[in-house]
Amino acid sequence: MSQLFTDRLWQRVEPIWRSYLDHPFVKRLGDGTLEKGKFKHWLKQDYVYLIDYARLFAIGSAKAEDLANMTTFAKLLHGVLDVEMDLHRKYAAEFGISKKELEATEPSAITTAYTSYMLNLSQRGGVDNVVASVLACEWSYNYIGKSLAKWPGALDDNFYRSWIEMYSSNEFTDLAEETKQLMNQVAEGKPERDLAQIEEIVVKTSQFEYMFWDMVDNKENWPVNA
Ligand SMILES: Cc1ncc(CN)c(N)n1
Repeated sequence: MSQLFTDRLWQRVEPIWRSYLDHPFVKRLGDGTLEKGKFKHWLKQDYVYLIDYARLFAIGSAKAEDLANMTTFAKLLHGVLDVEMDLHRKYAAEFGISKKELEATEPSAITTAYTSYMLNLSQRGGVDNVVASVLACEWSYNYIGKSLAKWPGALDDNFYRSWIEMYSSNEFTDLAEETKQLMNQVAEGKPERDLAQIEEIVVKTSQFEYMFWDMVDNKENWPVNA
């Protein structure tokens, strides 16, 4: 059996993704010692990140060449807006942060750079660019969730237990798997030059993921107050 394109991608991104598990923010989320202020920063930045991330699936649906893929993009869009963002709204309610306040968050420099990169590629390219842009996001959070769920004690008395449970859940795993399947389908029969371009997008978005962890850990917004 020939190698799946996502297996090739995995070999390239695995060292980057492994570094997420060593990141202080992720480690503290796993052992429950993460400072709440840092988590609140993640919650707010991630909420506005996800609003733009959801737009990518709408672009994918509009660019899809057949009804089956149009439906898959629509399902993934629903997954972001109604499954994943529900987690954020629930945690926000515990902190007394309203939905309005979440939505009004000013995106930080890294959030802006990351979403702008994906939106630019997705708007000017075809469906392959859209899937390449969204893949690391969906797949790497599922990888982190499933890794943390195996840590001893991570699901015991941990304030971040719902986070780990959601990102390791069967429901979220299905969304990540559907994104991977879409990637393999879109890559089928493509020349090496196109595959290399897709791979670069997945590597760059994986790097952005690391920068996002750093940004929330340092509670960064923009470098100079204005
Ligand atoms: C920055 C980021 N990357 C990925 C995910 C998972 N969809 C997320 N919520 N936020």
